[in-house]
Amino acid sequence: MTPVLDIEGLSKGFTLHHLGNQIEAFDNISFKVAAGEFVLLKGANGAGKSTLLRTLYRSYLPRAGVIRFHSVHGPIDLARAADIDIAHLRRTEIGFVTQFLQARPRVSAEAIVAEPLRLHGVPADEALARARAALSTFGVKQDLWKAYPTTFSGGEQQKVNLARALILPQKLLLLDEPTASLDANARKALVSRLAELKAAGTALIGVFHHPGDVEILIDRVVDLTPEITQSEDRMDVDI
Ligand SMILES: Nc1ncnc2c1ncn2[C@@H]1O[C@H](COP(=O)(O)OP(=O)(O)OP(=O)(O)O)[C@@H](O)[C@H]1O
Repeated sequence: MTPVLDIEGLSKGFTLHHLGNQIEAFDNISFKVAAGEFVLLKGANGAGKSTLLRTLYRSYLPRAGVIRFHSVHGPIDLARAADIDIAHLRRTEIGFVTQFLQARPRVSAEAIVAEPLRLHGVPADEALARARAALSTFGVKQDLWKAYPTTFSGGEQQKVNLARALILPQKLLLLDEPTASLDANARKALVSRLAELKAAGTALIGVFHHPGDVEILIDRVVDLTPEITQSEDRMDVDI
């Protein structure tokens, strides 16, 4: 199996300055993810699932541990890499889907979705055609393609968000509750796009409010609940 991510002894805490103490988000987490693997993160509220995803994306720096990412340029420790390298990896190899679209004023839905393709060198016409196809797949009405998502409903914004985030295959894709606020058809479209990406070799790590949505994709479950943190074969776990 081609390795994508090796996480060793990863810990993260937050300092609450006004209380003068530390909150432990997660402690001493270790697991590996290979190309084409889907890892489900689970754990009680506050177990650290979102914080772990943000730490892997380097929105947060860990307190300790190694996040070895096998980039096309060679292995790199995301916990220690320079910001400029992280910015490059985010454009080219590591994707992050959250529940929230960063809609920009006066940028149309189709332009937002086409942008990653344009940055990747895809010609404007082709990028636009692929963006429209992706919007259609996720069920965004054609009337809205040229509109500005700042005024869209929560579910419509999330569909634009997903169309954009999943339009280019990445080596590593982090997913933080991407099905929140989606209707049944869009959830189905999401699962089928994730299956395509997995088959193409993307490594996926995700938190899902309803793991049953993605059950057919899950290879392993990592449980962040304190005391019983473990990685198990999916056949043995109750998700
Ligand atoms: N920016 C922050 N500053 C201080 N504490 C934080 C911060 N972000 C998260 N925490 C704390 O870290 C712990 C883990 O939070 P996190 O959001 O990662 O949990 P989660 O497993 O995703 O929870 P949920 O299932 O409720 O979404 C919580 O106790 C939370 O209060």
